[in-house]
Amino acid sequence: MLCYSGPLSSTQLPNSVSAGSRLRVAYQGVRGAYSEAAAEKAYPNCEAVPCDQFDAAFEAVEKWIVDRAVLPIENSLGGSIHRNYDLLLRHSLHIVGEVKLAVRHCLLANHGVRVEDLQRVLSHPQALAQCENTLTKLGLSREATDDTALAAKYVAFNKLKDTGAVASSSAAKIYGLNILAEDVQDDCDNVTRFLMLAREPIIPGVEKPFKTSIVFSLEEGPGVLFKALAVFALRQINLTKIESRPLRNQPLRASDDSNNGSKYFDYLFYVDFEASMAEERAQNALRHLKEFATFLRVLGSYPVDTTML
Ligand SMILES: O=C(O)C(=O)Cc1ccccc1
Repeated sequence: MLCYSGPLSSTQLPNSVSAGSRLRVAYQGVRGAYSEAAAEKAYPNCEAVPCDQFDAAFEAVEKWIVDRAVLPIENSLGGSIHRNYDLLLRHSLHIVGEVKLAVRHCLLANHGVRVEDLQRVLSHPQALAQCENTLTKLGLSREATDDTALAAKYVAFNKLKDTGAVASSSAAKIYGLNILAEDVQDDCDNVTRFLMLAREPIIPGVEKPFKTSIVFSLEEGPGVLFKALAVFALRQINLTKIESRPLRNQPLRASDDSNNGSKYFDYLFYVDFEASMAEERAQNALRHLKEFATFLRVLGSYPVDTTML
């Protein structure tokens, strides 16, 4: 059995893994991070493997160190986690599922520390943004950490008296912190959607609701995005998400009309739609889209998370 003294980093990944009966699932963060809870919800009884960065979680799957990765992709308050959209494209893993997690932030501090003693608070930027109103009311300055549980760990290990952390109640338990306040997020409907990633795709079915995630790019021109979205509308396929990201390697392209002289940004469009790739209407929609898309990749076709939060 391999033992890790800390989270995996992309430069220190071991090359082999011993066989174990439990599924090994990489997540970004340290113990007590929401991503760990998401990994355990996605794969009950798994061995959740902490990674220091998102890249390391992708690489851990690619190098067979773990079996799956579970990564946050969007949040009901903060929106998309753009870094993970970019990584989905740069790596060749497949989306094999999604899991939604209700996120309930707590304000944590060392025992004996009162709210009035706090000057600043540490947490993941998304968590800080989700607690904006509460933290402003308390007059606390904010500092970002790689994940919420790392903030809790740092406050505990350094026995800080003037610094709190925004993290989960399980992080409080793990690092021996006191919960000063519960549910400090500005909106009680705080849900994060995580993707389950694997080296191989799953075979799409029709026996339960499926969703498909794709990424594509288009020629520049009037109405092209309208035309792209019409391939779904024409077949009564509902879209649940659309996200655009600039194409990094060739961000600017001159207009074909040289008199005009304008330059355009090229974009990638990430779309989630409510259909399985086993359905003919989904296959037809993508065949239609391919006729004019300059690039198209299916990231995965997977069961919708319909569990109650
Ligand atoms: O920092 C964590 O604990 C994470 O897993 C990322 C995150 C941050 C804020 C809300 C949901 C997930």
